[in-house]
Amino acid sequence: MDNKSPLDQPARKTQWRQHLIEQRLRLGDRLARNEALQRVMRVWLVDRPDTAIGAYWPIKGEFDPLPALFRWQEAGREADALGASRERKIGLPVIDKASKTLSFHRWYPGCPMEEDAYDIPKPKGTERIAPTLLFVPCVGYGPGGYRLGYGGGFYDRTLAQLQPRPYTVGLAYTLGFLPELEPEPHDWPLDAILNDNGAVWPLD
Ligand SMILES: Nc1nc2c(c(=O)[nH]1)N(C=O)[C@@H](CNc1ccc(C(=O)N[C@@H](CCC(=O)O)C(=O)O)cc1)CN2
Ligand SMILES: Nc1ncnc2c1ncn2[C@@H]1O[C@H](COP(=O)(O)OP(=O)(O)OP(=O)(O)O)[C@@H](O)[C@H]1O
Repeated sequence: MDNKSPLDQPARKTQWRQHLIEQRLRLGDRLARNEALQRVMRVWLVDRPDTAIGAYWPIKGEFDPLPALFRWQEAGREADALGASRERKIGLPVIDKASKTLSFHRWYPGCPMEEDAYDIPKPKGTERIAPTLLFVPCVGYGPGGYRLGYGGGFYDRTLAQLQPRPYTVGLAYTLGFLPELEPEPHDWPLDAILNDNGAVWPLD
């Protein structure tokens, strides 16, 4: 038998997850990479028309998208003073246990929080919002805009149901690139992927 006996895709995903989360937690130059990705996000957002954006509260060494989003929200307030755009809202995921999908609820700095079933802080008692753009945390990402998450399938299930479908943007560190990641039938490709080097999907 071939001693490189191929693991099936779900088994490889489990190995990649474990390896990438460990590497991410040990990331030596996190501060510099964080700053680079915050900048990439802010520049990328300038051309977007959205007024409601969904993001996430970082866990397990994930990149923190909230400082850049808070600045995006404040920049909207300045435009408002000049009589321009509408209020900008940021939402964080709340798990619906029965359907195993996510809804997005309003968050602002200092917002009252409580822990969800995975001990991730979620907004407590704030309004539900309908994001037109979702920043999606990636453990890894592959060719074609495919994403590796923690294996709960929450984003895939949520995106299969949301009408209209929001624009999805993966956020990852460069180290998360998996050239051999192959989509499974339930996987949705992301519309864009940003990492600490810039916008890396779609290819131009
Ligand atoms: N920051 C953040 N918030 C998020 C997500 C995310 O990926 N990142 N989610 C995106 O979906 C949802 C939560 N999904 C999660 C799914 C699994 C695990 C987790 O820790 N799983 C176990 C393994 C469970 C198993 O294999 O059965 C683990 O990794 O130890 C955590 C969050 C909503 N909030
Ligand atoms: N649209 C869907 N309907 C029903 N089940 C789904 C759907 N999408 C995904 N799943 C289930 O979720 C499981 C986990 O999927 P996958 O390994 O792609 O998770 P992930 O995208 O890495 O995790 P997460 O989104 O939680 O970060 C799959 O085995 C699949 O059975």
